[in-house]
Amino acid sequence: MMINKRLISICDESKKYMGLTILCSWIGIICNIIIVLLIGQLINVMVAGQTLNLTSGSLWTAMSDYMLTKHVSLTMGIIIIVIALIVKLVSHHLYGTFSYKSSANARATLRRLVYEKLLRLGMDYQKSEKTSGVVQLSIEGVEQLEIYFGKYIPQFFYSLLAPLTLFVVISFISWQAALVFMLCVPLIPVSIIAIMKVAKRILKEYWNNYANLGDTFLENLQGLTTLKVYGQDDQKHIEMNEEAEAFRRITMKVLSMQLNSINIMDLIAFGGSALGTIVALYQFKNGNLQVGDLIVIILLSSEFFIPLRLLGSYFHIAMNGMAASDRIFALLDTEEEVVKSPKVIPASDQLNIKVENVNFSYDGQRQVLKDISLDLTPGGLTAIVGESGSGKSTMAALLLAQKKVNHGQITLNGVRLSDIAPEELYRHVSLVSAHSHIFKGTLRDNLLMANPAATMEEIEQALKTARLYEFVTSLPNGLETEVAENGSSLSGGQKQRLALARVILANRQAIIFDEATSNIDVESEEAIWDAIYDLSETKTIMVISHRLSSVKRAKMIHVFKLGELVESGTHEALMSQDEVYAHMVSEQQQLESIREVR
Ligand SMILES: Nc1ncnc2c1ncn2[C@@H]1O[C@H](COP(=O)(O)OP(=O)(O)OP(=O)(O)O)[C@@H](O)[C@H]1O
Repeated sequence: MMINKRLISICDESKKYMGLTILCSWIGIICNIIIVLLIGQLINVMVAGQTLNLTSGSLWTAMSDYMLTKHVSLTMGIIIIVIALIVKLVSHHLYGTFSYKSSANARATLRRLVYEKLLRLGMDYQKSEKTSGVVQLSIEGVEQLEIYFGKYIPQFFYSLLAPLTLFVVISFISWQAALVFMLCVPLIPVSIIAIMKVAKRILKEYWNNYANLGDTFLENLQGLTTLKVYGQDDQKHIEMNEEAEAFRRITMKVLSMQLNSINIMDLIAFGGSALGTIVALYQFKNGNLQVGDLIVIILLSSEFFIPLRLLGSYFHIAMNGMAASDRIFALLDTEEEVVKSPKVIPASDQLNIKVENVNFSYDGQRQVLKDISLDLTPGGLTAIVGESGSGKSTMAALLLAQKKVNHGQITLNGVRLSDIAPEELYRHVSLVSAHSHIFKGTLRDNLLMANPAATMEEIEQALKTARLYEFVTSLPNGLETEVAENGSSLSGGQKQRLALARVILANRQAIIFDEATSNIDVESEEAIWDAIYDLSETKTIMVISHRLSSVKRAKMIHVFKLGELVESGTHEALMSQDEVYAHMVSEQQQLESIREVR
């Protein structure tokens, strides 16, 4: 029950610490038993009439002569009690240490596994989880499992071990009372299982409500400006209040379920303890039990039930842990697309990319790309243009192996893309998109991530090519200037030029620019286009752009329409053809002249 073998076997290191945690708890109860037995025996001998003989000498000798059992004197008894108390204290302290180590180990192992899996999956992780889900899983989910490893599992085994140990000890005093205790113990797990059945349903509802509330909150927060602009914030406020109220209700339900379950377990624990004590009292009344033994049974009776009772109060943690582990395993089990016998791209000054009769569909039904064939070579720019939704970004995704072609093939210097491992591909091909990520850190950090060994000259050259050199040198801290998360302290144009400088430093043979100049200032846009044309002299460059005027100088323009490659040629050739491209150009010119008049 609530023990996931796979989970435990994954966190192998934790096993050792869990074992030690259980051992510490068990040593603690052994110490308790020893102390209680000695006190019980002292009461027995006192009731039997043994007194301290202080007349013959010192208190120490009197105590040493006062025999609790055949071999144990009062002095020895006190020393044993003190030692037992110290051992108990030490084991309690060690319990905390081992419990922490076990959970810290589990946390580190699980986070590492999730992280490594995400790296191997690359873009494919979205098959099994949304980005927010992955974040939630690797932080909250793993934390749930931390408690599962550090507290629940050790408690689970300890709550089996403790009643067995006590049963053995008490059966030497009164097997009847021991038997009654032992028979009552399983009632707690039985009640836990019964409660769990109800709890599962309530907890599922609780997590759904929790996730929905979180999603709504995040969405409304991110879209707050839009909501304000359209005057929808009040309506959303009301909707969120309703969701929050639903969440409050289900939370109260969970809390009352937990309280009720604790009450039921208390009833069983105290009831069982009382029942065993009644049996012992009855034996005492009949003269079959000494008063000291009766006290031993009364004092130890609660210990019988406390571990299981505590386990019961951990069960909701275990349930959350189980739910989290299911999701972690779903992620870990996601199939990876491994390249079986990876090939390397033959070294050459040029990288020639060939796209041959490529078809692609996201859902297996609607063809997004149909029979596309094109060549990408250095010595000038290759551009892909087309209406929105015509499949341009999908083409880029296929070239970067983020998606697999359904039919046809893509080759790099003659090697099929499907035979190239991702690391090998990214050593040759890079991407600059409209949303290039700039990380928190210094400008230098962001640049060096592309090439940690880059020299100062190379960095300066890259900045100059990206038309960013003047800006960086004008900053008081230059390259050491701190950038906020996602480059939010930079303008859109500066961010894109930084991304461009980074890709130049990376010095890949091919670069794909996917709308790299959209939504940025004219100055940055021109600077980036100049840099792209410069790069295209020696590198294989493909650009996707809405701005047709920017691709005029391209050596080859491919025009996409509804997933098909409908025209190819230079700007002049396509203009004289006077078809799709020429119409797009004139439409764009009209739009731009209207904007200018306004
Ligand atoms: N992840 C996806 N799942 C399903 N369909 C998708 C997905 N991404 C894109 N599509 C669909 O594929 C088609 C081509 O999209 P794509 O993004 O390649 O077009 P695009 O030419 O780059 O458009 P835009 O210029 O607006 O960026 C569109 O019809 C789009 O709805």
